[in-house]
Amino acid sequence: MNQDTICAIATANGVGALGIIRLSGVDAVKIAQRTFKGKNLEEVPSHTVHYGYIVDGNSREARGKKKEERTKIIDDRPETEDVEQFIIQNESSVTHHQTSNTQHPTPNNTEEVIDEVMVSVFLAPKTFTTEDVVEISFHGSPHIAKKILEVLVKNGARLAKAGEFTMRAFMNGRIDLAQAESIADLIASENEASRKVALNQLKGGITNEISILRNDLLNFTSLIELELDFGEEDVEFADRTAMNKLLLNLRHKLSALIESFQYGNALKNGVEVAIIGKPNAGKSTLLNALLKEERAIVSEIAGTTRDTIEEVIHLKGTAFRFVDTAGLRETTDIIEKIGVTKAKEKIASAKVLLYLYDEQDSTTAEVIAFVKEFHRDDLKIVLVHNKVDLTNDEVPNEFDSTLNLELFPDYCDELLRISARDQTGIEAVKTVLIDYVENLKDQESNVIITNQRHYDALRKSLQSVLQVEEAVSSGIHTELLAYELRNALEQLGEISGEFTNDEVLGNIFSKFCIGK
Ligand SMILES: Nc1nc2c(c(=O)[nH]1)N(C=O)[C@@H](CNc1ccc(C(=O)N[C@@H](CCC(=O)O)C(=O)O)cc1)CN2
Ligand SMILES: Nc1nc2c(ncn2[C@@H]2O[C@H](COP(=O)(O)OP(=O)(O)OP(=O)(O)O)[C@@H](O)[C@H]2O)c(=O)[nH]1
Repeated sequence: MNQDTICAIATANGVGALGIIRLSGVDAVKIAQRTFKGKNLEEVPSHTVHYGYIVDGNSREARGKKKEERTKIIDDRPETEDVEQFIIQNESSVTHHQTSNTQHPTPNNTEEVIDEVMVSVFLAPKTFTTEDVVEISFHGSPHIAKKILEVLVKNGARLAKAGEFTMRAFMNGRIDLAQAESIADLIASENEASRKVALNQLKGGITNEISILRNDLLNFTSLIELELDFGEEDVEFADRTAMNKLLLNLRHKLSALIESFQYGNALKNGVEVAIIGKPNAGKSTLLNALLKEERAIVSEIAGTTRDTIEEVIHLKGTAFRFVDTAGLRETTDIIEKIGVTKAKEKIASAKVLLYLYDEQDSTTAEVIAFVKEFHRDDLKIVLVHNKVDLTNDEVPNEFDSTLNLELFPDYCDELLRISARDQTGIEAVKTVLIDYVENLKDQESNVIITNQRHYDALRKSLQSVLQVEEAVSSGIHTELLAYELRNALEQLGEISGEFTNDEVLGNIFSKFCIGK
């Protein structure tokens, strides 16, 4: 059990109407009481809110006094006549307060009033951390926050590390690791999709799924132990059919969870879409049309876009991260060259590629060559024929207008005709993107994996299950089986935090914000 009482601001940095400072630990109430003028917090029931003042007993005036006296001020605070007097005055309810304007604290000359506050008391074990928790709700000035924190630290609390409140909730067993992680995801959620999936995880979605899988594995382990115990006597006690069924079931469930990560990752982190094409193809114009605002610089000079530009648009609850890249061509301009390298990097990390071309300036061969060079299994390439408004004016020189998808049946399944300038066909581009995400959703699992750590652990677990299947079908090797079974179990246990180490935990919680 942790003996430290920790404190931190729970609200955002900067000015707000109100701010909340949270304390958690065995001495939370005692420390809060030392700084509070109002009801005696050590006597109030759990889950109650109290009006009063935060005071600094060791203020400028107090500093003039002798050390012993100063200590006494702090230690004896709840008993000082002054505070008792104040408590009596304040026995009335908060509503009563609003009608009477006589309720000012009468700090003695050793105290400085820092702020008028509301203090909430939550007593262990039914609290966020399972420890005693006190929340101080103050006027949301960062300066006041700093002063209150200073007083709390002076009275025995210490500043919390990033994620330490949630870490305590985990360490004390109120939530598992996946739930703790979902809290960070909830805080970071920017749209409906990511909020819902994080909330489901907080409510135990993954936790339950993992415990079902673990049970299946444990059941299998008991069956196999039977088989091993009696194996030498040449009697097959274990029910082979039941064993195979369990393994098959495990493999299915694990695979479904693993597959859900593509969708989960799109929900949580958005989908990266690279807009690629030769200089002047109209990439910046398309990005602007998608964003409906002038973000990228549009110009007639080829090579205007030298760096990559990223913009996010939300479609049907999913964030699409667009990158407008430097036009792809061989170039002598060193800066533009860097841009081209970056464009290639962007293609490497993108999930969707919008390849823009313009009949006036492209050949079928170029488009085909491009698609052939950059296609990947996990990349959706969408051909976007831009500047269709021009096609009537001039007969395209080398461009073969028979360019169609049949030319690359395996690589690319979408060809759109648009005019970025006139904003025609833009909706079709958006529809293609939305459909891309909808198709990812097409999976069996009712829980969606959004976390890379969980994804990695599930894949390792599946790997071990496959090894177990292999070992069972090719004759059982006891040691290998035991090893792989333990592996599969431990990988699942890592998701819930049952098996884990300080490094992993430190890594997870350090990414939280301070005060969470
Ligand atoms: N003021 C305030 N608002 C807040 C939080 C907080 O800590 N303080 N939260 C912090 O993230 C979130 C709410 N999450 C919470 C989760 C669990 C418990 C809790 O006390 N659980 C106990 C008792 C439940 C009960 O009373 O039935 C438990 O599970 O044992 C509290 C807050 C969002 N809003
Ligand atoms: N007629 C017509 N012109 C367009 C269309 N889209 C873009 N243009 C024009 O084509 C030129 C180049 O557009 P940009 O959007 O800057 O092209 P880019 O692909 O970003 O060019 P780089 O930054 O050089 O790679 C500009 O003059 C645009 O107005 C279109 O649909 N029709």
